Amino acid sequence: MFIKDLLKDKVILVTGGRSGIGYQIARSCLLYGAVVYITSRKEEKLKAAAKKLKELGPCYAIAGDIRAVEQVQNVAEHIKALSGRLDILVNNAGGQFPAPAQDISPNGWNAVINNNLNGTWYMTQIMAKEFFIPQQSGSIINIIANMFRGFPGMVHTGAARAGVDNITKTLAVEWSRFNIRINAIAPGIIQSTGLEQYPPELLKDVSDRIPLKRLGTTKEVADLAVFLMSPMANFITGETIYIDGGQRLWGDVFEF
Ligand SMILES: CCCCC/C=C/C(=O)SCCNC(=O)CCNC(=O)[C@H](O)C(C)(C)COP(=O)(O)OP(=O)(O)OC[C@H]1O[C@@H](n2cnc3c(N)ncnc32)[C@H](O)[C@@H]1OP(=O)(O)O
Ligand SMILES: NC(=O)C1=CN([C@@H]2O[C@H](COP(=O)(O)OP(=O)(O)OC[C@H]3O[C@@H](n4cnc5c(N)ncnc54)[C@H](OP(=O)(O)O)[C@@H]3O)[C@@H](O)[C@H]2O)C=CC1
Repeated sequence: MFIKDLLKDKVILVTGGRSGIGYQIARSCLLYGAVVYITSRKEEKLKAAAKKLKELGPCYAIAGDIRAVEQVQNVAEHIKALSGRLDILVNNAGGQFPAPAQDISPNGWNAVINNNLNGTWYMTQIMAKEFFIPQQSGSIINIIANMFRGFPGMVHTGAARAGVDNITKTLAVEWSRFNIRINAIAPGIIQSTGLEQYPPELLKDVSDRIPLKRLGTTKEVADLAVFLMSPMANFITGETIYIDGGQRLWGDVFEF
């Protein structure tokens, strides 16, 4: 797709890199020559993913919860000790659960906000302070979700992802002085491990509700991430790109 050495020797951290979209992004980064770190909570599964990815290039696993500041700091310290720098951060870790807004408990609301907004923020601020600002260069890619017309059926994640969308715009301006670019990718429905969290009845006939009449692939999301982190996108910052087969413009995401 792109030239072979597009990301040669770039040091890249992919959160949630053990599965689904994050795994595919990590895989693509390795194929284009990068050194890749992956992080997530479930250590055994994370290590197994890193072992497989190592067949393609240098890949390291550091377990951690993006919601815990001290664990995020620990990830930064490991990268510093091993590579001495970080060039690109992909904030991919996240998740939520479908529920009618009136039924979401305070704890459920906080769990989703913590995961998708606060966790992304801790990662972003810590990696910027430890690496990107001192280096005077860096690129951040936030994986959010299609909340173009709100997110009926998942109000908590809609609110959290809209927060990250705004962080993306704000920091693109505020941190331009440090030569940091920051962009977001908003996937529609992607055929990925993440969908296993959803009841099959919710996903029934879902392709019919997407103008392009199919789900996206993790490879398509990874290709977009590689483009945004590469020199081809050097003049793009503060942008959110939807990759959703046109779904943001038409119909309902799912029955709710
Ligand atoms: C048509 C489909 C469109 C799809 C578009 C988007 C797709 C994707 O994003 S795919 C990626 C999906 N992957 C995930 O969602 C995985 C990660 N998700 C989670 O881990 C959970 O959803 C989480 C974020 C809530 C996990 O947080 P955690 O702190 O581990 O949660 P707890 O188990 O401690 O529960 C806290 C709180 O939340 C309530 N809760 C959790 N799950 C559900 C649920 N399925 N339904 C209702 N409520 C849930 C839980 O009950 C707790 O609240 P209290 O009971 O009041 O204590
Ligand atoms: N698939 C889809 O259709 C869509 C996905 N998205 C978003 O894209 C991202 C990737 O989704 P997908 O690959 O499908 O889903 P997965 O559930 O496969 O991936 C989520 C990853 O995030 C990690 N993770 C979750 N919470 C935390 C945490 N607190 N700290 C560290 N790691 C965490 C998980 O690992 P572990 O359990 O080991 O922590 C897992 O590797 C998510 O943010 C998702 O919400 C958005 C729109 C659509």
